Amino acid sequence: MSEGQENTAPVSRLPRLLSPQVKTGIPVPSHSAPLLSSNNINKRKLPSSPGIPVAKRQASNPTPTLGPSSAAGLRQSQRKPSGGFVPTANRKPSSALTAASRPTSSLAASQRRTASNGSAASSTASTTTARARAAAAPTTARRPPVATSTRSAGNMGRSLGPGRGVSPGAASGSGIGSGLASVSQFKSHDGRIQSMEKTVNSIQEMWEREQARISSLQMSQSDMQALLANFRNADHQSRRDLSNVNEEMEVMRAKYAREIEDLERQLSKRDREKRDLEEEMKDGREDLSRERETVRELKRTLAEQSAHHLTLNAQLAASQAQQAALQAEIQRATLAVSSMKAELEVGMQNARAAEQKAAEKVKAVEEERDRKIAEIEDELRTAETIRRKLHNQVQELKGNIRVFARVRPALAHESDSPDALADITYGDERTAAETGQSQITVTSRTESATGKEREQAANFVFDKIFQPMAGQKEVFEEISMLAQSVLDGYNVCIFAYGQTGSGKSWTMEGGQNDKDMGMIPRAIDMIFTVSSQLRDRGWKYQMEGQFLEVYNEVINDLLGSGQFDTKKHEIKHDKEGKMSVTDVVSVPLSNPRQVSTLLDRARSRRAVAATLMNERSSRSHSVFTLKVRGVNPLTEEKCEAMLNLVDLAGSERLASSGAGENKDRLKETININKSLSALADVIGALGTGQQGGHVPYRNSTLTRLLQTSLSGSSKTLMLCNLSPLAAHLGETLCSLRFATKVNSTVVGSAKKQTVK
Ligand SMILES: Nc1ncnc2c1ncn2[C@@H]1O[C@H](COP(=O)(O)OP(=O)(O)OP(=O)(O)O)[C@@H](O)[C@H]1O
Repeated sequence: MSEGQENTAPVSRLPRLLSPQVKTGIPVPSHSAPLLSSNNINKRKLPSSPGIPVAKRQASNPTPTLGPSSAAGLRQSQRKPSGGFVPTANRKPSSALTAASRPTSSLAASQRRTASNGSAASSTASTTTARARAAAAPTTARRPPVATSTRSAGNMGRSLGPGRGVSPGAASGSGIGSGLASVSQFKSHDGRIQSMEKTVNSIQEMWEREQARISSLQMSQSDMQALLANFRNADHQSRRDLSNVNEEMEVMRAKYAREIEDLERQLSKRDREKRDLEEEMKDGREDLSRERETVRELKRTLAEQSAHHLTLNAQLAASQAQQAALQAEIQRATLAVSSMKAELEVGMQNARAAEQKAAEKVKAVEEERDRKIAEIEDELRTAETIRRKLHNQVQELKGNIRVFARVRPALAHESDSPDALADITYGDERTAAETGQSQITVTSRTESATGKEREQAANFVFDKIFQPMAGQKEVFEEISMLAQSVLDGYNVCIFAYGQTGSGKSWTMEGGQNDKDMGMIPRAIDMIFTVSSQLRDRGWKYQMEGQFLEVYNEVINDLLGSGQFDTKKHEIKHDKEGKMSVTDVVSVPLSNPRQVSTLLDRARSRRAVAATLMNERSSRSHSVFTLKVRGVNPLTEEKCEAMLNLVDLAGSERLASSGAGENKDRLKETININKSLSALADVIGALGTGQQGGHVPYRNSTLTRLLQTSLSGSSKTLMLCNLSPLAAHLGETLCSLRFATKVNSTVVGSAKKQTVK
């Protein structure tokens, strides 16, 4: 078998080497078979000799009947056998016995090394020894007793120990004695011989046992040597196997290292996956907790709903019980109702009869009421007509041109010095209320040529004089009846006259808040209010407004959208004598709020014009016209009238106008004066009272524009605005004189403007 083959199967080869088929001539004891069984070899344990423990025991524990002296005697008798009682066969192996005694000691050492493994073999060795003893025993028993010589007996006796041999003193005494003594001595020797024989026999047995043991040990030694060789081979093979195993282990280690790396990589990958999974699990847990929260919420809601459901069920049950009770009640009530119905039917018949009577009565009462209402309405209409007539008569009595004077308060920056204010006094108010005439006195002081101060007081009487503290409301109360006349169908013209800064614009337009509202917005407010009241009496009104400016004798539309002074507006009169201005914007008015929008628009256009042509608001006349058209289907009355609210240009004289060399200013002032003197001429002509006489309306644009309102059929009010300042005293006196002239004019009676 080659070495390579041995390497491939090192372990499986061991039992074959020790198997019985490879005997090398060394007898293998039958009891060695169990020791060298393949199982023991495979476990790679050192095989133990079965004979060694027995031999050790026998070597260390010789037969107790033999002491050292008997052993010596035995060796002596073996060298010189006597008497022939020792079998030849037993003598032959003496040398072998000596030789066998040597390995016994060497074996004892090996047996001590393998003593631990000899326990199993000892039983087998005991069996072998017993078998040898059994074989020797019949031989001894069959041998007849042999007489031994005295010498041999003596040798024997010497060879025996002192305890077991015959005392030498006693033997010498018996040879010399008598026959009896000899007989007894003989017997004694015979006994001793027998004893010796027994001893020899036992020694022989022992020897045989020793022989068997030696042969057994020899066989064991051979076995051991073979085993040793086998072990060496096995060891060699094991070393080769070990190196192969080491190589395999290296390969395995490398392989496992790679696998470990792979596993570590997989592990890190798994770690990442694990982390991802943990993240997902965390998210999932959060989702789950949210879901759980939702579920808890739903459960809570469900519980609440269940409780609510239970409550509702309880309420339902209660309601059902109540319903049942009510149904019973209804049944009872139905019965009661049916009986009541019968009663009611009777009652109804009675009631119908009574109702019929009552209806007849009501009808009679209603007819009576309608008749009375009609009578009252007739009376009311008559009264209204009378009121209008009376109102008109009052206006006529007051004069169709009436004049009010108004002194504005001194402004904050004007009243610093007491000398700044003019000396203006007013008549008694109570007397004024009684007489309907108010007086104003303006005292002027002038120096005479001699240097004397001359005081001159000028008294003026007008329909009404408003002192500086009079507010807008108080002024309007006096003119509201005039404004109302518009709805009655009378043309009305209210114009503010006075020098620049005397308060004309303030009086006509006023301030922004309600308290300071001027005559224009107040008049319109009132007209709308009264028109809505007259609606109950059948009157329906339509109103529209226009706002014009006369500057340097040219008409501008303050509500227009084009540029100022570019459009030419002409005053035209139709066949019926109605006046109109061409190409001007006339805004339909349905509520008073529209008027403030309209005034704002006019103001802004004037402001734009002012930036283009310097301050001109005081250098132009502004005319707001409200056209009112009314119809009363009940009375079949119709009316159409105009309210003109005029803010005249500053009336100051040329000298005090500050025009100087300024040609534009000069032209403005000339035009203003021209228009104002034309106005005075018109009023003067109207005041002559000449029916059909010439009235110079055409002398100025202003008088042509106001022609309708200034005619005898109109009601006219002039508000003469006055400055309280001493510096303006001259202009104040001029304005008062002009106002007095107008006030003294009697312009016929106003005519109601009816429409066919
Ligand atoms: N009754 C009044 N109460 C308080 N302030 C007034 C009154 N009348 C006029 N004023 C103030 O006096 C100043 C001049 O008034 P306003 O502009 O009305 O004069 P005007 O005659 O219209 O001047 P112009 O001809 O330049 O337009 C304004 O600041 C105005 O607010």
